Amino acid sequence: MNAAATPMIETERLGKTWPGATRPAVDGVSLRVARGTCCALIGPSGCGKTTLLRMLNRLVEPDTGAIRLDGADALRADPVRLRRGIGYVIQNVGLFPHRDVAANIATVPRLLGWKRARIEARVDAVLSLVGLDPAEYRHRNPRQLSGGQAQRVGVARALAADPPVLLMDEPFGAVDPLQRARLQVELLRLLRELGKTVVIVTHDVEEAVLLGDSVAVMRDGRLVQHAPPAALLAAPADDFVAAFLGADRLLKRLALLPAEAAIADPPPPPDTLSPGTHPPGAHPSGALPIGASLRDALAAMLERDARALPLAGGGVVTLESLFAAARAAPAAGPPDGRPASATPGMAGGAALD
Ligand SMILES: Nc1ncnc2c1ncn2[C@@H]1O[C@H](COP(=O)(O)OP(=O)(O)OP(=O)(O)O)[C@@H](O)[C@H]1O
Repeated sequence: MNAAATPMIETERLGKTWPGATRPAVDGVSLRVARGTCCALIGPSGCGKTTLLRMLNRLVEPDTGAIRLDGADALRADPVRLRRGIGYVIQNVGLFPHRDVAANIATVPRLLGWKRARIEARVDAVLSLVGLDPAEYRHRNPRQLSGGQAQRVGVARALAADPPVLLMDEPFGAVDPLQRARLQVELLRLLRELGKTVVIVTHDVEEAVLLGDSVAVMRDGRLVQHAPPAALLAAPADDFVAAFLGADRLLKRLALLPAEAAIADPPPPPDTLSPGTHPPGAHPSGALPIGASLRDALAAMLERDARALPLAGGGVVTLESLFAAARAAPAAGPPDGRPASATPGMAGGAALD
């Protein structure tokens, strides 16, 4: 198996039963996360998401099974050294309150024995990466940060030693919805740029399908489905997964598919194209702009009371073609959720279909 094909993270029948518990918190989970991709772990409260995540950096020791990171046996590694090579971001950040932002971010580089100048340059670089001006924030105390800023510092700290793997446990759980949406979009951009391999625990299906190249659904300690988001939303493995994804799962899926995925063939007759009134910012011809999703197309149809819409890039989407694309069964993807396209899991999930 060549290096590119080796999953960055791989668990094999991983299990953990907490002392005194009657059943395992994690029960025989085999999960593969491809290099440079993001796997979102979802499932009901208590299903074992955090326990599984914390076994990956050995904050929790498994009872059974194997963990391989970049092909190497993680259970034979020294756990402290292992953790220095894995970024970890948790809800409520866990910043050291008595250290300023710079000292918090410098934690792992210091432990790794980096020289002072290298650490200072790195602190500034990662602060800039997460959108905080180093001059303004470097010497702030964690108490002088908003929830969203503190969360950004938490991400900067996790990135400080440039680890290839990042584990995130509900990183935006304590942030207000507006900040949360901004942080999600920024994080998505950052992760793509840096090519990190990420496992993110969330209870929010929308967040999982936005951030994940693949989504792993857990129930009672077991992994019940692991698939690219558009595939998961189109074809949940069973009634439990379908119920967990929500009755609006096909609507959620529309946001992942580019409008081009539903070009009507043959195109409808021109007289069915009713340009209607154009919402502010719409393409002057009334066509849907390039990069729009099928959800945007549906919104524009509702807004304009139209059953068909031209696309700026050519072609026409009709209500019928949109419905068909929303329900179309995706081609079976590889089990590790590796996206088929060269651009891993860009928000336009068509690349995954
Ligand atoms: N340190 C611990 N000691 C004993 N039991 C634990 C411990 N941590 C978790 N558990 C138990 O293991 C099971 C799985 O918990 P875990 O936190 O992994 O679930 P989760 O899916 O992350 O839940 P949530 O979404 O509520 O955070 C639960 O029954 C929980 O009570």
